[in-house]
Formats: sequence, C-alpha cells, structure tokens
Amino acid sequence: MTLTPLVYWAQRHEEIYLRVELTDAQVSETRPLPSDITVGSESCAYQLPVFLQNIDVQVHDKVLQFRAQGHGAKGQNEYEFSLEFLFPVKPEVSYKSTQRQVNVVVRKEKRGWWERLVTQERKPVFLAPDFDRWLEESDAEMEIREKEERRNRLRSARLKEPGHCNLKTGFLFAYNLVQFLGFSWIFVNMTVRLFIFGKDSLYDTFHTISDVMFFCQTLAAVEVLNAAFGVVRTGVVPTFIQVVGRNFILFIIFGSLDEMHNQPVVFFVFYLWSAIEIFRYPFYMLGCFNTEWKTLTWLRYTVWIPLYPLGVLAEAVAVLQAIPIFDKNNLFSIPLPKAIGGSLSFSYVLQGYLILMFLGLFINFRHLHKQRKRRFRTKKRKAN
Ligand SMILES: CCCCCCCCCCCCC[C@@H](O)CC(=O)SCCNC(=O)CCNC(=O)[C@H](O)C(C)(C)COP(=O)(O)OP(=O)(O)OC[C@H]1O[C@@H](n2cnc3c(N)ncnc32)[C@H](O)[C@@H]1OP(=O)(O)O
Repeated sequence: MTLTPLVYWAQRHEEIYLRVELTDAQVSETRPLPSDITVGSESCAYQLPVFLQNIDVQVHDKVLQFRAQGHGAKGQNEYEFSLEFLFPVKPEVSYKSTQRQVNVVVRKEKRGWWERLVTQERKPVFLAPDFDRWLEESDAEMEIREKEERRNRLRSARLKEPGHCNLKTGFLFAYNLVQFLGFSWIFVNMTVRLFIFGKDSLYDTFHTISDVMFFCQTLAAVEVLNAAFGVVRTGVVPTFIQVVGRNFILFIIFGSLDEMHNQPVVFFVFYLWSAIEIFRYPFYMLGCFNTEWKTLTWLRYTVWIPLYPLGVLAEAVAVLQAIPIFDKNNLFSIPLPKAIGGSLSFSYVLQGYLILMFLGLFINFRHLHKQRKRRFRTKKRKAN
C-alpha cells in the first residue's frame, strides 16, 4: 500500500523548503556482517546498514513527485506524494536525507512571495507550515538584507586584508604624495615670488611654473582611470570634467599660444588650482591609512566653495583672451569644404567651450556639495 508522509513547508523569496517526516528514509534494509569480520579480538555481530538510492524527487512543470521508503506515521513503508505548485519552479531540485527527515529545496522560477504553496485553494491534508523555518514576507526581506550586509561586510573585510590592500594603498599613497609635492612646490614658489617680485611675478608665471604644472596635470589623468576602474570610490564624470577641463586650458590655451604666456591670468589660474590641491592630496594620503586630521578634512571640503567658482572665472577670462588670438593666427582652424572655401576659426570651439565650462562647473559644484554633505553627515552620525 502506498502512503503519504507528513510534509511541512516554508518559503523564501527564491526558494521553497519542504520537510518530509520520514525517518531513515535511505536505510531500507540492514544486513548482518559476514561472520569472519572481527572488531578488535572478538567476533562481531553488528548489523551494517545498506543504503539504497530509494528516494526519488522529481519536478516536471509545476509538479513535484516524491517517493521514498522509510519509517513514517504508518511504520516502515513506501511513501509518496505530489504537489502542484502555485507558480513555476526550476526543474533542478535538491534534497538531503537525515535520520529524522528528508529536506527538499525547490527554487522558484521567478523571485517573489507566494500567497500559498499549491494551486488548489484548499491545501492537502498532509501539508502544514514548517514553523521552525516559517517567516513572514517582511521578515524574509529582512533576512535577505542581513545576508547581503553580512556578505558586504565580509567583502570589505577581505578588501582590507593586508595582501589585497598593500599594493593599492602603496600606489595611491605614492601618487598623492607626488601630486602633493608638485602642487606644494607650485604654490610655495608662486607665493614666495609674489612676495619678492610683487606685481612683476604675475607676468612670468608660465615660464617659471609651467613645466611642473604640465607634469602634475598630465599625471592627473591617472585619477580618471582610478575612478573608472573602481580603485577609488568616486564618480568618473566629475573627475573627467576636472582633468579634461584643466588640461584644455593648460595645453590648448596656455601651451599653444605664446601670446598667453605673459598674461597675469596664468598666475590666477595656477594659484587657484594649486591652492585646493595642497589640501586635497594630503587629505587623500591620510585616507590611505584610514587616518584623518579634522582641520585638513574641513579645509578639503570647504576651500573649494570660493575657489571653484573663482577658478572657473579665471579660466573663462583666459578663454576670452585667447579667442581674438585664435581668430588672428588661425591656429587649429578647421578647413571648410572647397565649395565654401576658407576655414572655421577655433574661436568658435572656444565659445562652445565657454558654455561647457559653466555646465561643468554646475556638475562638479553639485558633486562636491554632495561629497561635503556626505562627509560631514557621516562624521556627525559617528560622533553621536
Ligand atoms: C563631456 C565633455 C566634458 C568636457 C569638460 C569640459 C568642461 C570644463 C569644465 C571645467 C570646470 C573645471 C574647473 C576647474 O578646473 C577649476 C579648478 O580646479 S579651480 C580650483 C578649485 N578646484 C576644486 O576645488 C576641485 C578640486 N577637485 C576635486 O575635488 C576632484 O577632482 C573632484 C573629482 C571634482 C571631486 O573629487 P572626488 O569625487 O574624488 O571626491 P572626494 O575627495 O570626496 O573622494 C571620494 C572618495 O574617493 C577617495 N579618493 C579620491 N581620490 C583619491 C586618491 N587620489 N587617493 C585616495 N583616495 C581617493 C576619497 O578618499 C573618498 O573616499 P572616502 O569617501 O572613502 O573618504
């Protein structure tokens, strides 16, 4: 006679758990040991269990078929049941037999919460909730969140492992140190020259400073790569705008026009750029060792408020000064088709760039404002 075992069920968003009340489901037969086997010095009369592959669990479409031999409510017998699930499930099913029960896990085809297990509204009599595993939907969501948090904590702990981190930390520290030294040299040099030569120093900034500025700003391309490859936790767009924006001014406006070299605007642009960087890079250097100096953090996230608009203003002045020069010398002008003749002055590109600059200023100002809020909000929460 075929009998039905008691089945308990519970669900999560991605799977169904079934607990089938069958003891020793795998052990359907015991066989005496051959008489010549001995344990220690005495002849052995132990029974050796023989495991038969007699548990059969299959899923076709939405229907699960279970069959096994074991000890259930009606003693040692063959037990079976079938369930037609409410929604489709994946065909692969896993089960594990213990001495007390058979645990079956079925994966839902689509993630979600089911209002009941089977299609028929009246549940089969052999089916009951498994209160040991039972969770309401909101609790199951919480469980998922907790699992995710645990996984994230594990991941970040792994990232903080010495071997994993040393190379990255070393690289970032070295990069920030080089930039800090470069920009400090620029800032100190310009300040000292301003004190010594006064107004005259404004006219030869390019000749005295540009080599180091070229070096630092070319190297700054690394920051875009760092952001793009996730080496540091920052947005690619703001970093790209910053690096491309500055290099456009440095290489195209100042670098390619001799007429710009003696303009005081070079002084203002270089001074404003370096004034922020002498705080930003040491802030990152300390960050590499999870250290912080509160005053420096405050400066890094505050000094940009006046400096950024001033910097963009200075850059805009440089572009405006360069427009008539490009008109005159036709440098980088774009040749037009023969039928029209002539060429399109690069000054048109500069006019377009002026608009982009203010768009870039808006994007980065918003980004830095967000970073500032995030930084000080986190600090406040930590302090509470
Ligand atoms: C589509 C075509 C685009 C064409 C663009 C043309 C538009 C032109 C617009 C031009 C506007 C630019 C004008 C500008 O050149 C003028 C000036 O610079 S004036 C001087 C004042 N300037 C500033 O104040 C800006 C300074 N620059 C910056 O702050 C950054 O470059 C910026 C990308 C803008 C913002 O930085 P970030 O997003 O990185 O913010 P955080 O500092 O908070 O860092 C976030 C986390 O990442 C870690 N990090 C970042 N970099 C490093 C690093 N090098 N080493 C180690 N760690 C780093 C940092 O510690 C933070 O981590 P955590 O949150 O865990 O602390």
